[in-house]
Amino acid sequence: EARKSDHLKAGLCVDFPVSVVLPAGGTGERTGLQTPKQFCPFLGRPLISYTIESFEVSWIQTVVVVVAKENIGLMMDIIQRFLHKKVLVVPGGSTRHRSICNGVAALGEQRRPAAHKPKVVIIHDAVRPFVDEDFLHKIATAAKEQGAAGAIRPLVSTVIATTSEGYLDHSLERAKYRASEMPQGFTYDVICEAYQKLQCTESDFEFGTECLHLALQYCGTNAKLIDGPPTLWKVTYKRDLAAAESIIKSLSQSACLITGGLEAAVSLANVLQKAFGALDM
Ligand SMILES: Nc1ccn([C@@H]2O[C@H](COP(=O)(O)OP(=O)(O)OP(=O)(O)O)[C@@H](O)[C@H]2O)c(=O)n1
Ligand SMILES: O=P(O)(O)OC[C@@H](O)[C@@H](O)[C@@H](O)CO
Repeated sequence: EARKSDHLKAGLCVDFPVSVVLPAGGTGERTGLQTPKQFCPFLGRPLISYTIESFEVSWIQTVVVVVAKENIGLMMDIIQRFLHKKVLVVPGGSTRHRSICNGVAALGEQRRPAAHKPKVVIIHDAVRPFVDEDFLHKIATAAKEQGAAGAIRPLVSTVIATTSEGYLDHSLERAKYRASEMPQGFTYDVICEAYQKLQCTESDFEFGTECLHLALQYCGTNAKLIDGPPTLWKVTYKRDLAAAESIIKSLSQSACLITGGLEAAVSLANVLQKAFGALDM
């Protein structure tokens, strides 16, 4: 209820259809865990469920979750158990680009009425759970106007090029570069063209990691880049799981007190504050 009221307060609305593709077909090898990180539980709920919840806003019509074939049953259970609405599950591919391509294709499938075809597609890694509606709105609006839009963040480390022998070849001037993050947004036509098999090469599908590059390379669409908040980071290594757990726990510690009147609420809040050491009551 709190989220819904926030959304109403924010008054965010969009006058064109928007759908989402969440690539979630990876194995999370870099965490060193058996369970793919998008399905790792936090407070009894898989990480992907927190990400899907971020997209459960009134102006998003469909959320396509792209998972490995062997995880489709698990994903359907998660959707049912956590009451996620407007979610479509499609099988992923052997690489992130292939998974995203499958997700985009699902939005245009014949069996979906043309009226449901989106004007804008937001693409967001399923393992980036901390994305807010305001930023999604910025990306969707910019994508509608420019054809493509993407989140960026300042680089923390300097980027260097190495020689084949493992020595420094040269370093890039860090101030001139940014880290490309998610979410990204594209008009449906641009992202479809970008992944057109007649253009997008096998090397793109196999080794590429940047959808904005495909839009520029194959559609001549120069994405609008938008500075994103630090919360857009991607869960990649085991340490990121611990960080995500700590953030989710802190976000979940808020409580809503319903009492008979202000005096009773203040008194109860004082008692709870003393009992749990909660600071923001
Ligand atoms: N074949 C793939 C590979 C990745 N992804 C998704 O793309 C997002 C970002 O990719 P990454 O962080 O690299 O996830 P993994 O590939 O699972 O991680 P790793 O490289 O450590 O195995 C993740 O949500 C991941 O599930 C996908 O949909 N299909
Ligand atoms: O390479 P990975 O699959 O770990 O992560 C994908 C990232 O490259 C991607 O999310 C952003 O850089 C934006 O394109």
